[in-house]
Amino acid sequence: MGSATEATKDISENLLGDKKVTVVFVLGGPGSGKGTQCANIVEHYGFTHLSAGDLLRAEIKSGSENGTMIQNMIKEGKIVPSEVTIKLLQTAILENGNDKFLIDGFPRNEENRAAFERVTGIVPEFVLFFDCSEEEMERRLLGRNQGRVDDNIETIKKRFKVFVESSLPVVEHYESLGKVKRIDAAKPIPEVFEDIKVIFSSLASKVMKLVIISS
Ligand SMILES: Nc1ncnc2c1ncn2[C@@H]1O[C@H](COP(=O)(O)OP(=O)(O)O)[C@@H](O)[C@H]1O
Ligand SMILES: Nc1ccn([C@@H]2O[C@H](COP(=O)(O)OP(=O)(O)O)[C@@H](O)[C@H]2O)c(=O)n1
Ligand SMILES: [Mg+2]
Repeated sequence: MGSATEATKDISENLLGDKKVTVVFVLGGPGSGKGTQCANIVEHYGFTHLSAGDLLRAEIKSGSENGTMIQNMIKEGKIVPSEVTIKLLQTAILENGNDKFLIDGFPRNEENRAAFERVTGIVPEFVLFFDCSEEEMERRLLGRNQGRVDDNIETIKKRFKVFVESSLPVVEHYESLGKVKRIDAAKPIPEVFEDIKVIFSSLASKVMKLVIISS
């Protein structure tokens, strides 16, 4: 086991080996614009975008043994067991040469959050939270047109319920740690990105590496 330095003393043993990463969690309701703005952040600030939903959809397509279970959960707007999603995120982080990641749509409940911290030892630099009304999110989801099985009004209502009951408490947890940067996501796309730029530009000027202790 490596020795903890001043900068790493609160990072526990983890399954990432000695890879050092900076992680920003991107959270917000379905349709709040997370994926759209992550693409902008990648382009301007050199992060790699990992969307938990995209990873789960790719897992379905790959013909994995978990595919049917994941598909059913997404169709119902339910949250897939943490071990499945964390494994996908962990593999994506390890396979990527970058050390800066936007993790979009994760953690979506308390179990996601606690298990990820326990398994990877990663503590987010901050949480970018997209604040948007359900009315606006519903409008966007119904117009998204990506052929998703969950962008129908019945599943959307279930996803909103899960968001309020399971995902908002995660945001509140990070709020209590002073880690949430809240964005008014109801504005037009370029204006939302202007607000995001202020946050990432100040981040870029800080030393912000997380050092992971290897065993
Ligand atoms: N600020 C915005 N104003 C209007 N439409 C938006 C905005 N941001 C994203 N959209 C559109 O809304 C839909 C959902 O956006 P997306 O980025 O997929 O959200 P999320 O990943 O949070 O579900 C997409 O069709 C996208 O083009
Ligand atoms: N951490 C996560 C993220 C997504 N998911 C599943 O994937 C679905 C789509 O997630 P997404 O992040 O692509 O959805 P949007 O918020 O981008 O619309 C969710 O409704 C869940 O069913 C999950 O189970 N666990
Ligand atoms: Mg998305």
